[in-house]
Amino acid sequence: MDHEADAYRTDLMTITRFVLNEQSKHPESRGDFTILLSHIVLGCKFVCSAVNKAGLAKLIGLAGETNVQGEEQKKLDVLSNEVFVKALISSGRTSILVSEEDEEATIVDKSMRGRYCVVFDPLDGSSNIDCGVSIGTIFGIYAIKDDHEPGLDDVLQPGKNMVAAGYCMYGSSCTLVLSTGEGVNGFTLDPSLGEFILTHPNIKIPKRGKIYSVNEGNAKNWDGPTSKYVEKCKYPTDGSSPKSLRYIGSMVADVHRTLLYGGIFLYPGDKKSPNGKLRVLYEVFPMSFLMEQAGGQSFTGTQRSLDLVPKSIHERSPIFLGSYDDVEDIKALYAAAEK
Ligand SMILES: O=P(O)(O)OC[C@H]1O[C@](O)(COP(=O)(O)O)[C@@H](O)[C@@H]1O
Ligand SMILES: [Mg+2]
Ligand SMILES: [Mg+2]
Repeated sequence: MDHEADAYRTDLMTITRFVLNEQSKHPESRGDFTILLSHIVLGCKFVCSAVNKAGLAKLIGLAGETNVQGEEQKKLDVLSNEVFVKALISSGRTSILVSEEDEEATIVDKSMRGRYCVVFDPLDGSSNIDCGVSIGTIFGIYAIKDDHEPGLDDVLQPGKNMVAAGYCMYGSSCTLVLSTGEGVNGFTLDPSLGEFILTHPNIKIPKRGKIYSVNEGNAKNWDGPTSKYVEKCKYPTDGSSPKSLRYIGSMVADVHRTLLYGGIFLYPGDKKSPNGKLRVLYEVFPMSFLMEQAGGQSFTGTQRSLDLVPKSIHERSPIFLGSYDDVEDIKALYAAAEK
C-alpha cells in the first residue's frame, strides 16, 4: 500500500467497531453495553486531554486556586471524577456508580437508570501528576437484573461476577485495555482521528517474567512469605537469573508493563496496613479480571483475588498479580507458611 492510500485507511479496527462486532455475536444483546462503553471512552478522551494540559494549566492558576477568569481550578482527580460520573449517568445505562473519589455509592435517578453498575478509580496514581509520569483510569462493570431496585448488594459482589473491566493509561500514548470476558485487547488513541484503534489484539501475558514490581520502602513491615519472595527475586537459589526491579508507583502503569512484558506486581499487606493499600472494587478486581483473561493470575495472600466478596465499597486487599508461574511461586510460599 502506498503512503497516500495508507493515510486514508478505513479498515482500521476502532474500539466502537470492535465492540459492535462483539455485540453481533450475541443476538440477544440490546446494544446497551456498546452505548455504555462509548460513554466511558468519551470520558477517557476528555481526561486524556486534561492530563496533557496539566502542566500548562499551571500557567493560568494552580489546582485549588483561582485562574485569571476568576474560576477555581479543579484538581485533576476531582475533575476526572466529575467527567466520569456525568459520562456514566448520561449514558442512561447505569444504576449504581462507585468511585474512589466519592465516599458513598451514587444511585442513579430512576429516569436515567440502566442495566449496569460501574466501579472506577477516575485517576489512579494521582501523586504522579506533577512530574508527568503515566497515570490512568480503572473501571469494572457489573450487570444488574432487570426490574430490580439498585442497592449496594449489586456492587458488593466477587470480582468474578464482573462482565467487563479495563483501564486507560495516560502516558506517552493514551492506551485503553479492555476485557469483556473473552480475552484482552488494547487500543491506542490516534489523536489525529480522535479514535481508539486496536493496536494490541488478544494480549497474553508471558507465562513467566523477569521483572518484579513492589514498593520496597515498606520491606521492614512485610510478612515472611513476601520477604522471602522478594529475596528470591534478588538472590535466586535455583540457578535462574535475578529479576529486575521496576516500580513506577502508578498501578495502571505498573500493571500495564506487567501485562505486556510479564513478571509480578505486588502490593502486600504489612504490619502497618494488614490489608495493603489498593482498593478491592476499583483497583484489585478490574486488574485481576484483566490478568486472568490474559492467562495470568491474581492472589490476595489467602485466595484468588476475584473470589473475594467485599463488605464495603472502599475495602482494601493485598494483591499479587502477574505471570502465571510467578504468582504460583508466591502462592507456594504463603501455603508453606500456613503449615
Ligand atoms: O506510593 P505507594 O505506597 O507505593 O502506592 C502506590 C500505589 O498507590 C496508588 O497510587 C493509589 O491510587 P490513587 O492514586 O488512585 O490513590 C496506585 O496507583 C499505586 O500502585
Ligand atoms: Mg488508584
Ligand atoms: Mg485515584
